[in-house]
Amino acid sequence: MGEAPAFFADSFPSGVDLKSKGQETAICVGSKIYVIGGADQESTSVIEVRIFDKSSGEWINPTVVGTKPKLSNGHSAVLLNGDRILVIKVNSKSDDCFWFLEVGTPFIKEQEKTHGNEVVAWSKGVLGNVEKPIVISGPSGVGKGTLISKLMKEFPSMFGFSVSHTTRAPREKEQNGFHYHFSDRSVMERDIKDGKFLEFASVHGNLYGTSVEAVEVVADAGKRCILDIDVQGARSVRASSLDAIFIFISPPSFEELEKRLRARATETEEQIQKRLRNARAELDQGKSSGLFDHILVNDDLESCYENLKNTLGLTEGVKTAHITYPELVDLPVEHLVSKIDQKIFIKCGATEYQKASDNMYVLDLSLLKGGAPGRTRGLNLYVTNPSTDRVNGDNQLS
Ligand SMILES: Nc1ncnc2c1ncn2[C@@H]1O[C@H](COP(=O)(O)OP(=O)(O)OP(=O)(O)O)[C@@H](O)[C@H]1O
Ligand SMILES: Nc1nc2c(ncn2[C@@H]2O[C@H](COP(=O)(O)O)[C@@H](O)[C@H]2O)c(=O)[nH]1
Repeated sequence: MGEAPAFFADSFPSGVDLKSKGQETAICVGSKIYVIGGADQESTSVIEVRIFDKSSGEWINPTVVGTKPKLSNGHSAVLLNGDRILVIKVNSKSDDCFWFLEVGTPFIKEQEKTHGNEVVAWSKGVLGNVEKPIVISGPSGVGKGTLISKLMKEFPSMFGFSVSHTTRAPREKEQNGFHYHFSDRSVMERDIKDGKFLEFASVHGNLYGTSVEAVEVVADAGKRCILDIDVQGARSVRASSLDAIFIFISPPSFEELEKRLRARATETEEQIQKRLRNARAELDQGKSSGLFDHILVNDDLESCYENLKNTLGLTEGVKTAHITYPELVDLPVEHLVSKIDQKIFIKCGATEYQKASDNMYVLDLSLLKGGAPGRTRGLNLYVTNPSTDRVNGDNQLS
């Protein structure tokens, strides 16, 4: 569906037949045609992707990374920047309506090197100007967890914690799924190989990692994600598509760090020694690598917490700054999609339901952030009526 760039009849190679009524769309990117929605098995319940290579005249089954969107009654597809395709599902909830199929982003190029095969990656679009995720690092015992707990307690609807996986044993009061996902090393290693992790590292002799899902769950809840990870993990996240803010927490002195670690009484003497050895390296890297946007000294807890809030722009009275979006994007199968600059105009057509109004959805992509292997954030959606509303000068549909 949609007037936006499927390919033209005269460039449509023989043998590429699409299912009608928006069930399948085709988008031409260079010498490749991405057919979205079709599947070999008729019984499939997710949107599949296949690629027709115009130069060889052959079909390619790409490696598909990320959660695939569930099939709907139809969809439109629009090419953005030549490297990702926006897929708009008809009659869907707004948290399931907009999907991005990445076909040539840096993430895809990196994945293709690993897989040695054509790769495409799905990334779900999340409405709202959710602020950048926050990565908090610092040596063991410095007080990262304490500061994060205070933040989550004061701003429960604003922040969500990325629950990491670890192979270390749970401490007495730790709950599986809340503090960590406690995992077998073999399972975690397999999942890392399968691309399920945004980052991972060997820390103090155990494996720790942030799964893509851990971050997605928070984004889906419309919350700002907080990651408590070590410096190696922070470096990996910096290199990923997760556009985050990086904060390093430093102790007032090494002696105070040791005192806190011992007072916490959660580690054996041997483990404490290991954590303290690693702390020296982490402190060097944290302070000098330029990796971190902010370095906060956790001397007095309350002062450090105030500094953290200031760093995050949390002044008095900022508790919930949520814009609400329509729960359902009731897009009929017959609709028209156009792209002008960074805006996508979705005209609903003249179905029985739409006759009374001439409403149009406008999806503003100018603040787009993130992408595969996580969510694509920063989508703004609003409804307008071109016959009664003035639609911002240049962006008027002709
Ligand atoms: N500013 C502070 N002054 C004194 N004690 C503190 C301060 N901040 C945190 N603590 C205490 O220090 C101990 C370690 O804090 P916490 O567990 O939050 O550290 P962490 O950085 O999350 O450690 P890890 O990386 O091992 O998870 C806790 O007992 C906590 O109560
Ligand atoms: N690279 C990652 N580091 C992580 C992750 N989750 C936690 N951590 C770091 O591990 C140490 C030790 O934590 P502890 O709970 O055993 O005391 C600490 O520095 C955490 O920041 C992760 O997913 N990735």
